[in-house]
Amino acid sequence: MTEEIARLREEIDKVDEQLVKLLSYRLELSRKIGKAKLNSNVSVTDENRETKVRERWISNAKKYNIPNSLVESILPLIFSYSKLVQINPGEKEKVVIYGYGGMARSIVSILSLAGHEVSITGRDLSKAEILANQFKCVSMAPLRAVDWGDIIIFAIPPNVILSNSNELFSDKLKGKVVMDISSSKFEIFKFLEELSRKLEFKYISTHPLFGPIEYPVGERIVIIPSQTSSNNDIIRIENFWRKSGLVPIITDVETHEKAMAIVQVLAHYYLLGLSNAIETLSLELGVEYSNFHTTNFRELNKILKKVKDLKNVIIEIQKQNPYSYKVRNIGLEELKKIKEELEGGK
Ligand SMILES: O=C(O)C(=O)C[C@]1(C(=O)O)C=C[C@@H](O)C=C1
Repeated sequence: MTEEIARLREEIDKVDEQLVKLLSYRLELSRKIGKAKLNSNVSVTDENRETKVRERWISNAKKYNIPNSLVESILPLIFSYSKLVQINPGEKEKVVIYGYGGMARSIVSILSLAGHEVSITGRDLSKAEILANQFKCVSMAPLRAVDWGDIIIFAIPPNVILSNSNELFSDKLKGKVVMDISSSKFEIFKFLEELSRKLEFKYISTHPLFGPIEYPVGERIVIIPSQTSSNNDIIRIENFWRKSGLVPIITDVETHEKAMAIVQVLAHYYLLGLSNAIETLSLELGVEYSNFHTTNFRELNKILKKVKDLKNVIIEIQKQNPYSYKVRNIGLEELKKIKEELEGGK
């Protein structure tokens, strides 16, 4: 490395620190605006103000020769975090997260930032404790946690819920709100609804429409009411997620499964096929293509990598969704039609 590069990198390090410091200061100002808004009953989002801020950024970008696309990618993120620090959940809930995997982590990050009291539990308490320490919350043994919390979220795979239900669910859940986060509701919904009748807990099914990301601000979460959750429970939980920075979508099991047939089952089926076809074709043609990635292919590759990493979950969704068979048939038919169209019936 030349001396010049080393010196310029030092400069960059200083600039980066200034950027972070300024971001922190901006968030601090936003937090203060949030408090003032709360006192005067003004809502957090002010679209007129956001438009003005955006215009100012764009004109500054022009002045300092920065592409608009940079503003378009940074500013929405700044707004989301700015609004997140203004979030005052009003009623702070006592939430128990059962599980310490990627999705548990994602949910814990946003709930603790929004100011809820969060306790993490699970079979392996040392893992629960590691996650708790990362987000300044606590860990508790399962029975104690369930006793303590008002909202219990099972962030574990549906097959684990189904095969360990005796251990996981007890009459200590009576009167509490219980949520699962499974992607496929076909089997688990009926099972937990039945159990909630027996053990008298309020079951509300959810499906976060995002992967295991930290601080999923502004992402969507599906809410599916059951026969054991009242209108008031649903309003409470809708507010709980909204005020924690997510966008709730209320629906029923049937609609959810149909929508997931398109956005998950069909999309994953093609992506898995594409991933395999790329490897097969690369062997067949004897070409190493990694130096030839186009911009689109690079983006696609990121998605294919995620699909490969989550292959177990994806296969589980294919197995569980009641429309999978139909989806795959239509998927294949459409590929055939395109082939015929391209080859003119040859
Ligand atoms: O100006 C405000 O009212 C703010 O809350 C700050 C801010 C911002 O980050 O610039 C955030 C949210 C609003 O929608 C508009 C602007």
